[in-house]
Amino acid sequence: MTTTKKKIWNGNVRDAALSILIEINENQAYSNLLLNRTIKKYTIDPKDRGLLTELTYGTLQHRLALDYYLEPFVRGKLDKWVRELLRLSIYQIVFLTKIPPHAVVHEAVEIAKRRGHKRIAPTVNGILRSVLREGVRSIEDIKDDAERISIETSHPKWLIDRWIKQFGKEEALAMAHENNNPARMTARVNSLKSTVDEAISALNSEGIEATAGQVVAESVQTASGSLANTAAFSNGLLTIQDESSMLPVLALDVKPGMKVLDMCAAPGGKTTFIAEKMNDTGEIYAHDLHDHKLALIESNAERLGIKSIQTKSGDSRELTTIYKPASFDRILVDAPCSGLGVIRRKPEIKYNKTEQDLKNLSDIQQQLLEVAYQLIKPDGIIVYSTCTVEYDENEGLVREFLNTHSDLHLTELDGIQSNVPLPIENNMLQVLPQHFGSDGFFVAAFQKKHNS
Ligand SMILES: C[S@@+](CC[C@H](N)C(=O)[O-])C[C@H]1O[C@@H](n2cnc3c(N)ncnc32)[C@H](O)[C@@H]1O
Repeated sequence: MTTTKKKIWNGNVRDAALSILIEINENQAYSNLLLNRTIKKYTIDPKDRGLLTELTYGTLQHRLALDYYLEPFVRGKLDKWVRELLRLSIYQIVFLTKIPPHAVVHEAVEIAKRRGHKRIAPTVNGILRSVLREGVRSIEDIKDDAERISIETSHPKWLIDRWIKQFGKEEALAMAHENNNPARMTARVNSLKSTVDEAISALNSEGIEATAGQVVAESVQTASGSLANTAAFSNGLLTIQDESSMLPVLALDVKPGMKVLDMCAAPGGKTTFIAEKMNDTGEIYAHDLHDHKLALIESNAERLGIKSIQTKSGDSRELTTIYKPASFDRILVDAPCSGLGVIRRKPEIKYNKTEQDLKNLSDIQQQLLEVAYQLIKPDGIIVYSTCTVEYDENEGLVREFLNTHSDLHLTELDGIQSNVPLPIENNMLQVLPQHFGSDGFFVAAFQKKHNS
């Protein structure tokens, strides 16, 4: 990812949304990070913040549908930024009924005048006025199911084809639609400092409405307001985390005093939960490839008042050179993955990933698991998790690993106690975003036979 040096905020919400969208498309910026950074850097007020978020995410989430609407009105080639401005404008015209369409056109023309040479503004004006006059074409007219779902939900067709094959047409459609909904705001309560009820009271006293989470006993959820700006957060009562992301740690079933390895740990969302579950006792080794990311784990641990975590950088595929075989009671492999379960938070993922990327990832995932296999004690538990919904990175990979490691079996995921029934089949948990509005996640727990 590159970081922009350009000034994004000039007091105009649409202009800022356009700058962010251009950064995402042209420089592979991450939407959530860039948006949050912009809001923080320029202390954008809550009203503008809401609209900026809506415009940026909406335009990005619906890109393919917006292009489908736009195409009949375009003659010749458009500069990338002009296309992005037209997408942003058509998003407001088609999806945001509260904004008067003529105001949208006026704003777009003003932005075009400020940003482009003098022929651009009339082009933008002409296209948008034609859209208003003639209306946009119907997606219902697309005959092919996969192609229609692809345009309707703005997911590339190769991905929809894969999901239809894997989950069936209805689930693929439901998942693609859910990916265009805003993510729920949830957090994990730090049991070292607070109970869930105390954390809810603390948030209420700061004007944030919070309730217990739906899935995990340690979680809370909120409807609005920024948790990161609360005293409850800075005092270490909370970690902002999706409920699905808490499940791998429950599956790990840690006990106080254990020796635990987290092989892909940064930014430490799961490592710190492990420490909380172990009452900050025992030894927890948190590794990550990227040195600079270790600071995130360390600052999270400090904020939460956790002392039992030691961080180390380096490629975890080489950990057998540091640790002796069979040295850990528990190992978490929260593997690098395609991230197709978190499209709601990072919509650009669906446009940037290719089928080849998925193949490359399963190699590294296997190699990480192989190291965990060497380092786990007999009867110890290895949890493998990803935030994706791809068979090849999840169930397919687990089955292949079991086939080549006959002394391993899958445990029953008994550690996961949930308030709602979970989609566990054959001891593997595959949460899809539409199940309970959380991230898509996969969890499986391996155990090595004692005599191996
Ligand atoms: C899914 S994220 C981990 C999220 C983390 N467990 C949490 O809950 O906060 C995957 C992490 O794996 C790290 N990673 C990628 N390849 C790695 C490797 N070969 N060895 C160690 N870490 C690696 C990435 O830097 C990234 O931080």
